[in-house]
Amino acid sequence: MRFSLGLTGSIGMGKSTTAKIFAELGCKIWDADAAVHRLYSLGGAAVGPIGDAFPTAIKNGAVDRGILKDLILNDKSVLDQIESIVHPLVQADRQAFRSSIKTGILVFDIPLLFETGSDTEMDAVACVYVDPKTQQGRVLARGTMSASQFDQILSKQLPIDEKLRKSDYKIETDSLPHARDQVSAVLDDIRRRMGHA
Ligand SMILES: CC(C)(COP(=O)(O)OP(=O)(O)OC[C@H]1O[C@@H](n2cnc3c(N)ncnc32)[C@H](O)[C@@H]1O)[C@@H](O)C(=O)NCCC(=O)NCCS
Ligand SMILES: Nc1ncnc2c1ncn2[C@@H]1O[C@H](COP(=O)(O)OP(=O)(O)OP(=O)(O)O)[C@@H](O)[C@H]1O
Repeated sequence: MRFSLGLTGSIGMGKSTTAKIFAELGCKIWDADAAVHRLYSLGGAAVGPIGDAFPTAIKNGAVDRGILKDLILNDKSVLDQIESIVHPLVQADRQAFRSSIKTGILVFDIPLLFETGSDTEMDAVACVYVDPKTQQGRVLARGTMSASQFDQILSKQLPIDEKLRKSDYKIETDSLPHARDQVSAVLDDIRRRMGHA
């Protein structure tokens, strides 16, 4: 039997870190941001169409994220155009993963799970959260986004309270031990549900 768990949350709230904990506990992970990285890299399926729309964003045969972020900051419509190119490719990647695995607990790490309606493909959804100050501090500490780029991305996402309201499980990412305990409890509950199915 297979169980699909959507894992979401706002930018920098701890999706990837929590996904790693699910992986350590035996789940198979599919990561939307990682799929975008593959699609943007040399030979990736997004390089051609992104290059047609934004020729300056291609460097050495790959999509340059720094240039893309500057283009997005200068023109709000750019991110919508990128999404219309990238999201169908990401969805195809996800379907290929799903159809290649027939049993076990599959975790889909998808920042825009609710925004894209992908929650309807899941058996349950877990949402990670942390207080907004910690969130901003963590994202800016990575040094890959300015405060205005962070605000712009955040404004494209459903507010965290709404994501939490729509989710079956909530995982607070204030510390690693606390997150691990909550992931274990989520998996106990899913295994119980699978046992009853
Ligand atoms: C905006 C870009 C250039 C930022 O690249 P960067 O390497 O700095 O960040 P990364 O890709 O790791 O994303 C970090 C986080 O930003 C948020 N985010 C990314 N894209 C979007 C978006 N279109 N809308 C809202 N939030 C987004 C997510 O929370 C994501 O986890 C990049 O994310 C991108 O090209 N996004 C468009 C594709 C997309 O929609 N990806 C989301 C997963 S399908
Ligand atoms: N449970 C936790 N305890 C302490 N720090 C954490 C925890 N979870 C995540 N972090 C820290 O928060 C930062 C962001 O985490 P992570 O990259 O997992 O978030 P994300 O939601 O995947 O980010 P993005 O939306 O940008 O892809 C990292 O520096 C990570 O070490």
